[in-house]
Amino acid sequence: MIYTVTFNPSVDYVMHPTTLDMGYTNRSTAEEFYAGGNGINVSTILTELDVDNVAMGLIGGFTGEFVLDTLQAQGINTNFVRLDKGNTRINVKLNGIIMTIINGMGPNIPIAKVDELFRRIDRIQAGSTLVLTGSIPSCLPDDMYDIMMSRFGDRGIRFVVDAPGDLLMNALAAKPFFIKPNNHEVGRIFGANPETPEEVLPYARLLHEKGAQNVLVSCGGYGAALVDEYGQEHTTKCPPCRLVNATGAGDSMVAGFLAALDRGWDYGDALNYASACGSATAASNGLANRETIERFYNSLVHLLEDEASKAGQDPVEPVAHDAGDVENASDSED
Ligand SMILES: O=P(O)(O)OC[C@@]1(O)O[C@H](CO)[C@@H](O)[C@@H]1O
Repeated sequence: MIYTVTFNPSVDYVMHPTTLDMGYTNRSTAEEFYAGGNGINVSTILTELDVDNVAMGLIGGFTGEFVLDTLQAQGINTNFVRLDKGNTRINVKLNGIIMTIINGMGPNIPIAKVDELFRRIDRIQAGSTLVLTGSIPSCLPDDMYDIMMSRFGDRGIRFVVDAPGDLLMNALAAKPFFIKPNNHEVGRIFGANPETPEEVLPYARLLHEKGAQNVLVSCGGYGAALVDEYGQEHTTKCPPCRLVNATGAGDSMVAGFLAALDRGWDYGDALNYASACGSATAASNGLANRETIERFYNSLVHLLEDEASKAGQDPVEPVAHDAGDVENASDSED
């Protein structure tokens, strides 16, 4: 069973303004509301792909009720600790010609509620996977993932960590099963500017040597790279797509990688599937559905097959062949 933890969930309020003139009233041409937060996004895609999972975390107020109702309507298993005071935050995403994000701070979280969450995590069985992803609210210690991996580390649980900067680096000593920074985060950690999968591989290897078993680095429209638990290096491309929405693309990659491993796929195929999931979300309004993911995966496999046959290498075996038309490679992620 996979458990995701979201300390600071959100209502993602997506607006589509055609202008953004500072100091003036701007108008949106459409709005959407989604249940958001990194762990919640991972759970949403896992559920879409029929992988058993439970979304855990802390939730509060009327916005928290919206998040819970939305998840339950989507058939996602939830186990959230309710806060007595405060509202789950609203994160504003301005999509369209202007991609701008304003994320809320979130409610104050009393330590007693964190203890309650930990008591629930205590009941997770050995062999489970715990996905720790997203920022930690400023009212909580910023080495929270480190604290959790120390506390739950001897339970036979696999940890997945997708977090920025120190939060990620602090977690490496506990040897997480899988981490997924993007090329910009890796660049900030090492004071470099890697863009392509080939350029990030040396830094992925450094993170692997520091303790992470599988290091997947997403590189936006260039694709992604993986150093797997055996030290093998893999790279993949991004299926061609037109960017509609960057929110949740990275979380979709985390979910795609875990879903592929859950199906027993090898690491190279799991990397391809992760890339397809990220691109499928980047090309969708909200998170991708299963049909879009499978279409993007088949499109990617065809692309890799073409490249392999031009280079005289062994072709990549696709799962199915129903690729539709997709246009213009472009991607970035939240
Ligand atoms: O403020 P954080 O926790 O860094 O990021 C939260 C967030 O931007 O990340 C998700 C996309 O990955 C969104 O659903 C959500 O609004």
